[in-house]
Amino acid sequence: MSRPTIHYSVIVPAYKENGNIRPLVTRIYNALRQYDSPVPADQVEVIIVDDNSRDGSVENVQSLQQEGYNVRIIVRTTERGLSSAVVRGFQEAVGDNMLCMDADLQHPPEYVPSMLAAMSPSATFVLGTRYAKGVEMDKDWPLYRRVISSGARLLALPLTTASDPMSGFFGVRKEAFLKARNLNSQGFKIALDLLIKAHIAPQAIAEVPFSFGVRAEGESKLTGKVMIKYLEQLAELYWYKFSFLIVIFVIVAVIALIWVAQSFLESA
Ligand SMILES: Nc1nc2c(ncn2[C@@H]2O[C@H](COP(=O)(O)OP(=O)(O)O[C@H]3O[C@H](CO)[C@@H](O)[C@H](O)[C@@H]3O)[C@@H](O)[C@H]2O)c(=O)[nH]1
Repeated sequence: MSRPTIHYSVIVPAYKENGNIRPLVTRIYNALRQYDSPVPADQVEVIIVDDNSRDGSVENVQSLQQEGYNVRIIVRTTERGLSSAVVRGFQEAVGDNMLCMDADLQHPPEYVPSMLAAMSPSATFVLGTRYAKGVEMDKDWPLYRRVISSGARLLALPLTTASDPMSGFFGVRKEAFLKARNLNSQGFKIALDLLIKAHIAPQAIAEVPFSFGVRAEGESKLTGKVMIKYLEQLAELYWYKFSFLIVIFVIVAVIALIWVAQSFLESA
């Protein structure tokens, strides 16, 4: 019998996530095997992109493979970082519908079937959003993380119509991904970068509300350095999107300054 074609790829960036890998993979496939799953489990692959964690993740994935799960692990030894790990996963994906999610179970694996099914030739980007009406954040999510998340979201508002461009739970169709040039491989905000550089139109974004949980095992890698990288990325994206307006604004401001200075000198 021929093997079913893989149409869907789930990419999981992972650094020191061994404790989360087994529950993540088994819960994804359990959800896909439910009778009402809109996506058949045998058309889905899971790709873990690990940055040489050396914590038993490789052996863990091998034992899941022996149990019949379609999961593989890419171990990077010369690169580090969430965004570049996601891009690597997208490049290696077999499926045309590619989903990205965290390893730590904050993105509930039970949403994977509907997130995958939401992508189509007309909806080329699917966004798991925490900012939809009626969605509640997990009450254990710390206040400082809520403040950071809301602040970061506010700063990105002029760039996109997406309600949660900071989300790490998103999917993109391969043809849209391939349109993006010069993706930022630094930092955490790959979804925002893709939305802008792949020129995703507002009507091509399908939003799926979900409730953001708390990390199951291990620690967050979101540091002050990552936040500074985000500000750098924002500056780059503002320039990318609004360079024409920024140049016009600077020219008008300089002309206005010269005019004010001249009027001042004449009246002096
Ligand atoms: N390969 C690799 N994976 C990484 C790296 N850094 C983080 N990851 C993986 O990327 C996922 C998210 O990292 P966390 O450290 O758990 O991030 P977070 O603080 O929970 O932030 C999440 O929520 C934010 C929204 O508040 C999201 O913006 C962010 O993208 C992420 O999803 C996890 O699976 C983690 O192992 C890295 O350098 N390399």
